[in-house]
Amino acid sequence: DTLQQVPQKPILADACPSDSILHNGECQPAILGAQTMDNIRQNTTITLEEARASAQEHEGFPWTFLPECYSNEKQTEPVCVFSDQDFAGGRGIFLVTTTPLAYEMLKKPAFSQPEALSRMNQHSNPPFEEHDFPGKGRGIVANKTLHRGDQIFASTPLVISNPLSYNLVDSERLRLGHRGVDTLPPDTQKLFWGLLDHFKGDPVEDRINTNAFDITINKVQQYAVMPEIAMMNHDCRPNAAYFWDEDTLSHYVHATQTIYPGEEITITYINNERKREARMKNLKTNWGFDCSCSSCAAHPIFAAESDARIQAIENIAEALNDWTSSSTATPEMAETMLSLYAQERLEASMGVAYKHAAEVYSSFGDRYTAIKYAQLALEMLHLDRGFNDNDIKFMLAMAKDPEQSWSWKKRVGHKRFEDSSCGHAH
Ligand SMILES: C[S@@+](CC[C@H](N)C(=O)[O-])C[C@H]1O[C@@H](n2cnc3c(N)ncnc32)[C@H](O)[C@@H]1O
Repeated sequence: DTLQQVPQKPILADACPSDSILHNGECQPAILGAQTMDNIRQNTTITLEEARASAQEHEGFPWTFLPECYSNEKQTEPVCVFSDQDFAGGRGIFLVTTTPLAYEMLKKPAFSQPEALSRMNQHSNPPFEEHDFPGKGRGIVANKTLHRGDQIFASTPLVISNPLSYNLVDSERLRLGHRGVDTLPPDTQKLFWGLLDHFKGDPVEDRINTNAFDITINKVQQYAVMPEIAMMNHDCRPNAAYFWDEDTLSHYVHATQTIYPGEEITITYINNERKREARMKNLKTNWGFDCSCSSCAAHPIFAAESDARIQAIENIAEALNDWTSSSTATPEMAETMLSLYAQERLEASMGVAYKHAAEVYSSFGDRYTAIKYAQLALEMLHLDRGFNDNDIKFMLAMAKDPEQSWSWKKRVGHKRFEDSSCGHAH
């Protein structure tokens, strides 16, 4: 209730003339009529129904409601809540962001070609069921065998929020969040309110903080909440991986290994090629929970063995990344690295190890082993990084023709050491 009494600050004031809107840093013809723009300028907080009516008055206006915005000395570019109830076949979405970025998002196929989302949000016959796990809350469990590469979800976010909103005063930022949730279609609001509120603060912001994933749109980091992936718990040795696709504004989750019925399907919230203490600290600091996954909970002796393998992976990576003439890198090192990844149950992150292997074999002129590992890298990097990753493009080229790769025969003639352990001399 108190939130609704917060007066709205002037927005877009002096930014552009009344018949235009700030877009891409420039004043462009307003899709809004001058009268509506005046309403915003005059500091009026209008009801949702008024905001809907105002939006409908303007043919072709892309949002279901007239956006509500706030700015201040610290955040001169207004941050607004933009909502589209028709997004993704009626699931709806709201964006808490600046006008230029919101209009950049509108240009993406997700908004401009609704058929681009025909494969998304199809959850009628899921390969999993929800289950309660003591100490972790809800999670999802496979109800059929999933194979590496099988899709588990492809979901659109309910909200995409720009970190710039933290420049607003708390009451205004929170008001935008609440307004956004109120603009979602009723069934989607239920999905939002069903999310976990781990920190017990403001109910909207808390649900966003507990469940949001970092994503990037036009190189700008944002937070996005997908209610399906939000049911997945963290595991330092997960059996599934996710990626964000900017074109469809969608989050994909795939199995990265065979998952049998009854097994929990997990993802990682962090970089897992770190030692246990660092992983646990990251989860506590950034996600606010004490990790109880099997590798966090392992006996100290086993945890120390695991940490030693992580250290060995790090040492080998350093040696393989050395492209100088004094490099000690050998294909055997890459084989040991692959074995360490498998032993650590880091299948979900194995793409990077396969890439190392492809490169080192290429550097010694071994065409077919380079191709073999480039193909393996491609599959795993796709599942973990999505469609547009640079390493993927590089591995595609390598799989086609290693001889054209920059690494081809780079190390031919280098001394090949017998010792294939993590033997990088410091
Ligand atoms: C995105 S939600 C995951 C679904 C959540 N369990 C639920 O009931 O809605 C993230 C929250 O789940 C819990 N969680 C996830 N993975 C965990 C783990 N490995 N150990 C302990 N708690 C975990 C934490 O409370 C965390 O804040």
